[in-house]
Amino acid sequence: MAISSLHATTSLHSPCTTNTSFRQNQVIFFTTRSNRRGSTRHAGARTFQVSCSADKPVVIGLAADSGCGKSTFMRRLTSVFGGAAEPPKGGNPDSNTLISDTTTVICLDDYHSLDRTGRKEKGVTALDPRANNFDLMYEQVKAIKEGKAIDKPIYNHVTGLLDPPELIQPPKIFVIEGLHPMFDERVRDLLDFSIYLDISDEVKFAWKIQRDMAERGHSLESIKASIEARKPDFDAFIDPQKQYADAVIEVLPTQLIPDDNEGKVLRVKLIMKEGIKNFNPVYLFDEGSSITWVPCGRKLTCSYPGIKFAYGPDTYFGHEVSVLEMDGQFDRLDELIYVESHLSNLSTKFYGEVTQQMLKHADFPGSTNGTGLFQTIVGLKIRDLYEQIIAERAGAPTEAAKV
Ligand SMILES: Nc1ncnc2c1ncn2[C@@H]1O[C@H](COP(=O)(O)OP(=O)(O)OP(=O)(O)O)[C@@H](O)[C@H]1O
Ligand SMILES: O=C(CO)[C@H](O)[C@H](O)COP(=O)(O)O
Repeated sequence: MAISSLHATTSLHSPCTTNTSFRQNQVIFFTTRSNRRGSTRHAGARTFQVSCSADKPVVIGLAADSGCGKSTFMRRLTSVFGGAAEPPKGGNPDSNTLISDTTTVICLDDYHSLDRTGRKEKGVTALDPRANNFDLMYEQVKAIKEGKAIDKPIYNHVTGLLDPPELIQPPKIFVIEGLHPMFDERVRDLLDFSIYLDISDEVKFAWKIQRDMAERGHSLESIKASIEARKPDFDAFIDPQKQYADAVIEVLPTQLIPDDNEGKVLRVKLIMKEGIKNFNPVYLFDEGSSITWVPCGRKLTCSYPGIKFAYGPDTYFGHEVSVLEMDGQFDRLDELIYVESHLSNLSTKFYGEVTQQMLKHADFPGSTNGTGLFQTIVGLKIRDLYEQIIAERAGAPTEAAKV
């Protein structure tokens, strides 16, 4: 692998406030420019920077298989912080990065070390660790966490090639989303909070058909074949990451309709680890009790098959967890306030904030069921976690921490 270009840049990118001192950051990176087809194109980035200790990014990991709702979740998360998320201005139009005032979301597909042809030639899928550069991923996430800018590669999903890198500045909240945020122990240890979207095979299949047939013109056979081809690697490399997640959103077929095979009504579980710093699990009615609740009646309109909530303690991969579950779907989103008023530890800033967020994005997939509700709740918990970390660094307790 020949290094054909070695260059250095000097930058003054710092998230420091005026009362913190910083020294000039120096970034030196190198790229390889070997044949783009089927070969590794970028070798890595070396960052030699010194930055201030204040306002370093909080790093969040979001893992899921492709087509399992990561983008939708990210849109909900960035909306909680306010402002729209957009690709880097004036950059590669096929960039996978989304930047808003507070958050920068990068897609870990950008750390594919083999492009589409390369994977085909070697007979590996994108889920296989051999198709990904974990050393570079670790180096760059670490650099961002230390407040340093990085030159991150871009995997172009349109061409299937690795494009020239893009400059990423350290944001307040840095989200790494994709197939492997918790796979490599070094990367995992850098995460301040991690989420896994666990979509059952039946539901994944229904969503894939809906998107890839309706929107991308794929045939039913090709969708089935692609899911089957990915399954062994998914089971080996992606699924095991859920044991490390601080919160898991598990999406299953409904239990309210016997033998349902339509996959439209969903049973969704929010599995929240106990004992995670700056994260207090949400609860229904009474913390630590086991409860089932059918809210349908005078205050919540429910058509067939109705709605059922459940809450209680459990264990998950040997960890103590609290599990909140919702089966069924809402008829009227404005009535969600009734459900919200029975949930506690939501980390909202005002009464009704969950309902407001859900109404704001009523057109997003999953808005009438537990996927949208729990994604919104996790978004609020991440905002709270961020605020607590920042307050801790500044040495002052937050309102939430005081209560
Ligand atoms: N909560 C949901 N309810 C119903 N359908 C959903 C839900 N979330 C996602 N989908 C379906 O899955 C598709 C993919 O969602 P999204 O783009 O958010 O996933 P992704 O993980 O970012 O996908 P990719 O990695 O392929 O870009 C949507 O277009 C929609 O059809
Ligand atoms: O699992 C995936 C994550 O998004 C993709 O399939 C992988 O990134 C390869 O992308 P493409 O199919 O565009 O070559």
